[in-house]
Amino acid sequence: MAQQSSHRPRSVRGGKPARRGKDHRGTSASAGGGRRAKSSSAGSGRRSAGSPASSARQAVGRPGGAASGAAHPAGAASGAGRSDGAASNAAPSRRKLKDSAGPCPIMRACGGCAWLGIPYRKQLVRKQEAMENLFRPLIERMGWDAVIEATCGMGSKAGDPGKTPAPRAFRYKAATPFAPGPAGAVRSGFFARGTHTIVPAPSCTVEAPGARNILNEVARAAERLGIPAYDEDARQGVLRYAVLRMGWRTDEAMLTIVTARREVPHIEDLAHELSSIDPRIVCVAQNINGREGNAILGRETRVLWGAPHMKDELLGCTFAISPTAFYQTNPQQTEILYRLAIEGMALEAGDVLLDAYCGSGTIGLCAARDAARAGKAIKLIGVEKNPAGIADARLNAELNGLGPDEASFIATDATEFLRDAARSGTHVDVVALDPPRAGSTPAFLTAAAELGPRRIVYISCNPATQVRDLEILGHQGYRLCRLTPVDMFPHTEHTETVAVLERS
Ligand SMILES: C[S@@+](CC[C@H](N)C(=O)[O-])C[C@H]1O[C@@H](n2cnc3c(N)ncnc32)[C@H](O)[C@@H]1O
Repeated sequence: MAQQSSHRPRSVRGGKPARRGKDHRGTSASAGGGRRAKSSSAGSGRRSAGSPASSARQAVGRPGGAASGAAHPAGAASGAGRSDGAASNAAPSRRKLKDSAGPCPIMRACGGCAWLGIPYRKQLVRKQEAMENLFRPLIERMGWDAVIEATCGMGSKAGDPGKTPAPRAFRYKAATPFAPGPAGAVRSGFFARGTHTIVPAPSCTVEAPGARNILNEVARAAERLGIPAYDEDARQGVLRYAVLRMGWRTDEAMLTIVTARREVPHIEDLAHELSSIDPRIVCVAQNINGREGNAILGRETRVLWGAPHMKDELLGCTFAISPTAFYQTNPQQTEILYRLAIEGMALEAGDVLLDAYCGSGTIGLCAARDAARAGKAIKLIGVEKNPAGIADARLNAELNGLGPDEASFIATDATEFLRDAARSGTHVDVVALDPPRAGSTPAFLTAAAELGPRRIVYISCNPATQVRDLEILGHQGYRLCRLTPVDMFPHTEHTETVAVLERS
């Protein structure tokens, strides 16, 4: 079992989770840093956008997430309070939506942290029970001798005795929707659940320190320049969302504004103003999304100011992240998740590791670097359908000292790649997969088993689809040895899992 990460985020994000007020990815459990000089490098690259997500909950936790009517962190585009003092701002709904007490003043209206009022120790126990209820029947049906480990929470595990401080400030990706107010005002905040009504949020206790303020400042800059917010109901206006990603072990941040059309008045001035909000910002990008619906990101992205990506670090590796590539939201827990996956791979010198649904290449590259450090160099193949993720993954291999013979990345559909690999008899020792919430496909799983890897490590953000996929692998000659839940999204019902399977 992996230990809780001993690394601590730098400066303001360190040690005990910060005492501030209150994200996503997974499944339903029930089924400041320091200041630095701004980068002066310019970039103007284009990137393809992330894919739409099915719900607002995916918006922030998953790339290309959705927003509308969403709850926040776990949920949607989050946002901020109004930027000016107009009295009519959200006036009718605000009073109704406001919570009067509790760990977060907008907890009920926002709805992103539905479990915020439950002691963290109890949250972990609930998640553990949900995972037992979900996986135990399959384990018994298949006759597997598998262990369900204790859920790895932030700072403690399910069942640990004593008090467990409630996690705060763990979310390093945040977003806001915008909506028009009176007299050119631009509102920001979270969409109240199921509506396009903005709940103003001056701060958010689960987000990285300073994140919410940066998002609120985007609204202020738009007001100063007279750039109108987008009205989701009337389908008019320009500025729809802003998405912020902050580095955990770096003092870098990346701000992406999402606009309903490409042409935006005063866009250069806006980019300049946004780059000045916080010295950590190294990239300001524009994504264009004119489509109806609650997907935050559209297909076209261009860098307006700064570098084409920001950097962060995980498990001693450096990662470049571009505006629409997938990168995990809760970095502290990501290290635990990845460590568990790497342990489950049990790599040997010379192994071929296939990292499917690899995003920016992070899991495979951490594993390859880890193996190389232990004197067991491996060969890594990564597969991901988002070309922006693959471009990042190739750069990330270079950044971490892995040449093209040691790590190669292919931008394609994972199922197609696996089918071709099985047909051509590609040699693979270990398969790692980390699919989106819908899980993998029967064709992928069958082809993976045909490749005959010694181990399969399945990382899931939706155990309900994972349990279905594990049964398919079970019928293809693999047995589950160990399943470890990881709490990536405290205060929500979501749980991630790492399943380790061996060839029977
Ligand atoms: C949960 S993310 C995991 C990313 C990466 N493993 C990580 O930890 O950062 C799932 C990834 O699968 C990618 N994806 C979704 N459907 C895919 C498909 N059919 N083929 C390949 N990649 C896909 C998404 O673009 C996303 O990057």
